[in-house]
Amino acid sequence: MLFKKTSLQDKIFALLSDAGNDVVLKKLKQDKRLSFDDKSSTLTINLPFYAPLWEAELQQKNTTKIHKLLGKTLNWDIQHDVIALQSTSATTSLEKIKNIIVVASGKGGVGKSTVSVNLALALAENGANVGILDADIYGPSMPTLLGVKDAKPSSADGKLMLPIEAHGIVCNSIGFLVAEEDAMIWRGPMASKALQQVLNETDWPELDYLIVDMPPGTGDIQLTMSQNVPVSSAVIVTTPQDVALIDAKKGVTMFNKVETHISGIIENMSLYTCSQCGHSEAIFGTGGGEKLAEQFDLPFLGRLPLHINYREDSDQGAPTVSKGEQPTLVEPYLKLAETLAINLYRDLKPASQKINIMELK
Ligand SMILES: Nc1ncnc2c1ncn2[C@@H]1O[C@H](COP(=O)(O)OP(=O)(O)OP(=O)(O)O)[C@@H](O)[C@H]1O
Repeated sequence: MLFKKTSLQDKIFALLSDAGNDVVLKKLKQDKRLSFDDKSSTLTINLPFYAPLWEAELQQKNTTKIHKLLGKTLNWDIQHDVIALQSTSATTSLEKIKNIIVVASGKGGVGKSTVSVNLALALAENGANVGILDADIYGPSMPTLLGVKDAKPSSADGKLMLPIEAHGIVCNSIGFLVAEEDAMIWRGPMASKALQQVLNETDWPELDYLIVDMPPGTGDIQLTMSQNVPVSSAVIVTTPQDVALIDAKKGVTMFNKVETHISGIIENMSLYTCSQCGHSEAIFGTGGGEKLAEQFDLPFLGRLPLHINYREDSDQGAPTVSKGEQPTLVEPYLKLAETLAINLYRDLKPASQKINIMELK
């Protein structure tokens, strides 16, 4: 009887374990993103996401084990190439965008714009090319949050707008184009058209992720908008309060209705930490986001503290993640960005066919 000889590469792959329950590692193996070169003793991993913490833990957990097996030092070669997942668009201005992620909330004031901008910056900090689209027609805040209030997008060809660059990401916003009081009175079709325009008529560079800060609420406008943006996935921001949770449920229902994949729930303003004495208190309660995630069988992506500096940094146009001064406020975002990027790869199929944006009548 013939036995198949297990190669050294197979033995190494069998030994590997990651920080989670190895689901991601299994998928990477299936997708043939791992290879081992005997001669140079190099394990090459081609990652379709950026996840510095996950990568560090992978190396820390496995280096000694593999070293023992090989009897010599193991070299790691980790490469990155973010892939387009599930739905993506084929319109000229959007074909350079690999993944569109919408950030939504059922209710206003839960920190959706603050989360959008810091999440975008954290994805970029981890290594990705990131853009942000401010679709919050009724209260565009990106120009202020990114400290580019007076900027106006220019155009090289007279057709497409060049997005504004700030803190290492690119951005376009309704707020750059119209006065706030004009945007406030827009009704459904006008609002949707304005979003389509700012999305489609921007000369976006090659982007791994475009974060879309949606208007708050889950009415017809949001529904039409989410139907007309070629979204890979949505994340829902909530606070732990009961009222915010009730509205967040509507958000989940809305995305389910339009069959948009939901990556999970983010709980913002979770725990208040006093900047003077460091004492922490759960002003709005605890565990609400997790309960919501459980109820809808969705991943809970992470919890962000309630801290005065998030607001002050935003008001100064230098979001907390871009400042990078306070690890306790920056790290939750870096972790959140990497969890999101890993989960997207884990849960979604690569975009096999391109999807066109529907024209609004
Ligand atoms: N974790 C946090 N800690 C402290 N302040 C926060 C936090 N998150 C957001 N804020 C502040 O709360 C206010 C509302 O946040 P933001 O504008 O991001 O909410 P929103 O949900 O986008 O609101 P809107 O419905 O108006 O679009 C802002 O002043 C912001 O700086």
